[in-house]
Amino acid sequence: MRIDIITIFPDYFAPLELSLIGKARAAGILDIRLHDLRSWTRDRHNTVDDTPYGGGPGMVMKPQPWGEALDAVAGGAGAPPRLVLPTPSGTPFTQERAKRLSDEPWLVFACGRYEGIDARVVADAERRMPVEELSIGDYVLAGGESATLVIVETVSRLLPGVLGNAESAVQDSFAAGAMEHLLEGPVYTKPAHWRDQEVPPVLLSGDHGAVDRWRRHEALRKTARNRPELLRELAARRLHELERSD
Ligand SMILES: O=C(OCc1ccccc1)c1cn[nH]c1
Repeated sequence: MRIDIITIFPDYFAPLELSLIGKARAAGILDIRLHDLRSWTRDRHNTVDDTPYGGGPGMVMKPQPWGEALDAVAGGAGAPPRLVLPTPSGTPFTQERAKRLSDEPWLVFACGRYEGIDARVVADAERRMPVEELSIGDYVLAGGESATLVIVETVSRLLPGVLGNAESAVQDSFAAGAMEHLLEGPVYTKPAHWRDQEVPPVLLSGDHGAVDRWRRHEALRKTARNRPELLRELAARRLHELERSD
């Protein structure tokens, strides 16, 4: 997968040199390229923002640098990339959407700042590539860089060869299967006895059926406590399946 990131803070993405993603880049699984938006400014001060039409607080990112940056980065011949634009006003980013993005051959991330990017940039981009405005949560960051790191990490770990079999992506909370859409319960490793706490004996019993039942019970307890709305959705899905099979 090729990933291009356009930002006024390229140094923000130094962490993508590290660990799993750094190794995947070295192995050629991931081709991540950083671009400084200011390379496409025309004035002496490399200005990327200006006051909002219609008044109001803050600044808006100017269309011209973005338009030319996207022409340069995403304008080549051949199939266009999918443009991902992290923003509080985007559609929710979920594990499901990460899986779909992990099937894309080429993603371009536009890191917005201030009050956002002039809306004509997205409208202009939509004429030649699919555009996805994504929110990683209901809060406001100073810019799209942190959100881009989150999305890139979530998507990259789903690519074949990025995770060693040690960090298997199979047991993710939101993965499909019997524990689908439930939160992960508690996990334990050696030593069996630590600071007067024991590991739950069932986990040492070797009875895999009992272990699976215990894990499902703990996952349900955790979900009921931290995300009760997920249980409602799960019940509705199960009810729908039962009615369909009647
Ligand atoms: O703050 C975010 O993105 C940065 C951003 C982009 C455009 C204008 C303001 C801020 C964000 C929050 N959840 N998901 C994304």
